Amino acid sequence: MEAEYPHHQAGPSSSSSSSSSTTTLLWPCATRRRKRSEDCDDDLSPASVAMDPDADVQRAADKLKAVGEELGHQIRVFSSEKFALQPNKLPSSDHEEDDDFYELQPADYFNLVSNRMADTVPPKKRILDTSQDFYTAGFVPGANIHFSYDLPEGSYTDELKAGPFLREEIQSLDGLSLLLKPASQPDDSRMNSSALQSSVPQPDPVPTTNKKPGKPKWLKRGQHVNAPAINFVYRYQFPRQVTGSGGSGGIAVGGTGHAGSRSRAGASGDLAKKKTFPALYHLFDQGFIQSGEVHIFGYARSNLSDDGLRERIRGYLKGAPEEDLSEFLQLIKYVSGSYDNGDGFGKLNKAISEYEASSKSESYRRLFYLALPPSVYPSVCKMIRTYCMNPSSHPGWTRVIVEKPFGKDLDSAEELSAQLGELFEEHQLYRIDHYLGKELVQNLLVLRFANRLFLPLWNRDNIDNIQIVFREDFGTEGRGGYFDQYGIIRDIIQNHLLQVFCLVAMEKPVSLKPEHIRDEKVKVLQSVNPINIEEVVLGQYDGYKDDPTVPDDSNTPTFASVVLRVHNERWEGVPFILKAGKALNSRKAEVRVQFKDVPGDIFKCKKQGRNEFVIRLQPSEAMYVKLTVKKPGLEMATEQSELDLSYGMRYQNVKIPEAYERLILDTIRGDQQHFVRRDELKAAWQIFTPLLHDIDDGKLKAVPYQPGSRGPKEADELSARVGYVQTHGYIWIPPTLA
Ligand SMILES: NC(=O)C1=CN([C@@H]2O[C@H](COP(=O)(O)OP(=O)(O)OC[C@H]3O[C@@H](n4cnc5c(N)ncnc54)[C@H](OP(=O)(O)O)[C@@H]3O)[C@@H](O)[C@H]2O)C=CC1
Ligand SMILES: O=C1O[C@H](COP(=O)(O)O)[C@@H](O)[C@H](O)[C@H]1O
Repeated sequence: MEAEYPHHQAGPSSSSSSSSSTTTLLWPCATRRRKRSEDCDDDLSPASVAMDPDADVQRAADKLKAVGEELGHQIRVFSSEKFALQPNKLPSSDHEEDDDFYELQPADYFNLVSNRMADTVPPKKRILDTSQDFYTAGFVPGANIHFSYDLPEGSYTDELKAGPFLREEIQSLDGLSLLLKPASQPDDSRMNSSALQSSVPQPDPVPTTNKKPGKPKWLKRGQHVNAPAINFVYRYQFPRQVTGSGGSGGIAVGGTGHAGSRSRAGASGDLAKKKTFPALYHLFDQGFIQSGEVHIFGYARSNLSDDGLRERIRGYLKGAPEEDLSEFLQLIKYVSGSYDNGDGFGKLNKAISEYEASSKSESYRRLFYLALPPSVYPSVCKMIRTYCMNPSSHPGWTRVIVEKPFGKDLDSAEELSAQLGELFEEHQLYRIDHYLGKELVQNLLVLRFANRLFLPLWNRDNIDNIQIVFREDFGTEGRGGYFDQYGIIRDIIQNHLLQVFCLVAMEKPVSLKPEHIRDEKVKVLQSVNPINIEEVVLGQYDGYKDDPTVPDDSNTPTFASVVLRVHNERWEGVPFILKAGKALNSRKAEVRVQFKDVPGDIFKCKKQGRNEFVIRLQPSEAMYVKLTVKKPGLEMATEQSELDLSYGMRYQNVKIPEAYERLILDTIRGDQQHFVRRDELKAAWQIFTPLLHDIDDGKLKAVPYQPGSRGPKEADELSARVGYVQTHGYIWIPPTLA
């Protein structure tokens, strides 16, 4: 969008809780953007700036100096000064700023001087891709969004005056409404306000959804540069409803987050309290879940009051503003009952129905999240089907999220699928794998198929081996009883790592439709050869069996390295090493694509290591390419360095959402792309079931390893045997600003 509409910028959005500040931001074309906030004691409002810009610049400089000293590094703001000399000139779209300083953006500056956390003030956004809708562009429903763009003087045709300008697909968003007429005065002191007043087209005060936008013909690449400009600002309200309009949603979460009387301290309701409720809170906080539109019901056997559950959840939302938190907690009710008889589910249905009736909504949407042990899925699903479905008298839907593990092997998974399949259609079932909600996992398809760079390289001709690695630096910690029945292959490899494998190895889908993507995943899974047990290493950390819930003779692996081989034209001969372990020396998950050696290597770079493309899924999300470069200096020597895209550096101020947040939102929107389809699940179990049965039968033994180590040395030996060359003397250090 920048190239085509270079000054078209969207201002920050505000959630419901901060709607009082919605009149404050005006971001015109120039780099001089100002923000006034009710809770900021430094008045940086356009008005005050306009009155004495020099004093303001000085004041800002003083502030920056102080902040720079506090942070311990130099900070430079690319201020409007160089443009202020040429009042009506704008930076060209291909303008490149030098990057040897951290560019402190006005939003950062505001955060710093107002002592607010970076993520409490949403960053400004420049929409680069106008085919995106607001959700994709990352805006918050309910937000007021300020658009600004510049018109060259003398170009105010009738067509332009017929604004407001907004792309048709954006205007067609349900409920999008124009709030205000354009800014009555410019927020940039360089502008002549009377000229602006007279030339601003008056927008239609009614919602603009049916209006054809006038597309300014002069807005072509390059034409804007150096054009005298007048700034136009429109404010729109982004619709709050998450799906459709006029509906109400109920989200029922199984599991209480209750440690109570259970003997496995810390294990009970683990997922609900640590992930599900916090994810719901974050969705609420960002405006995706609204009071009056969504209600949340906790359901489990434990005897709890509404307040009892709320207090428990509160403990996992430390740091949330009290006002927001109280409002969120009031959305939650608790219903107690068993998982296999109708009394409890009848009560749950009554509670949901009462809420729906009181909301007077046109459509009812019921989402059930089974944060429960898989053993109770069939009975719970049956109860939901019998007692809790969305009444047919109302439009809407019923959807069910089921957690992994989906079965223990091929047969049990198929049995579970058949049981659930009798109760729900595939489109109602959301088999969640939270790795599919991680930012860098979601990036894999974009990376592979939107970059010409990778297309010719991504195959057996260039790639020697690929590792997909998960490491945790803690053990099973109170989940030993659960874990011992499953082991690391069922807990991590068969689902999380295999999903990542699919995205790395699959062919290009026909389109981004969920079914097209999932079709390709199934195909690549079906192309995996049977696992060769010579290419498997299992480990168990010393001390694992000290957990009283773990049998003394357990052979359950807490570590495994498994080589997958794909029998197709692209990957024949390339080993995919899937490795996962608990109680290791670090916590990280990554994909490591190692390229082949350079043929006819005149620099002898082989000694220093191969090219590797590493996608760090977590923590410190990043992508980096290990390269051999000339060592700077007089000598012709080479060394390993890297091209590094570290998200913390590149996307400062962008809060990466939690996987569960995204996936719950996807479910509400009905998008199954990041969920596991039944045939995908079957193909995944087909790969691992023979190996799992061998382990269960004791034919393969787990070798002991020290907690805090890299895992069994046999795993490194296996990697080396299948072709991985470890780079010695090189370590990637996530960059920091300091
Ligand atoms: N915890 C995690 O990090 C992750 C968990 N998962 C999956 O999410 C689901 C829930 O996990 P988690 O929260 O750890 O599970 P828990 O063992 O903590 O159980 C959740 C709730 O289920 C009820 N419950 C526990 N045991 C039984 C039982 N034997 N029979 C009937 N009800 C029982 C308890 O509520 P009450 O007694 O009040 O009825 C408990 O609060 C599981 O499928 C798990 O595999 C997936 C990814 C990560
Ligand atoms: O599904 C699971 O995932 C977690 C690890 O999740 P992450 O998002 O922190 O990487 C793991 O600890 C747990 O054993 C497993 O069940």
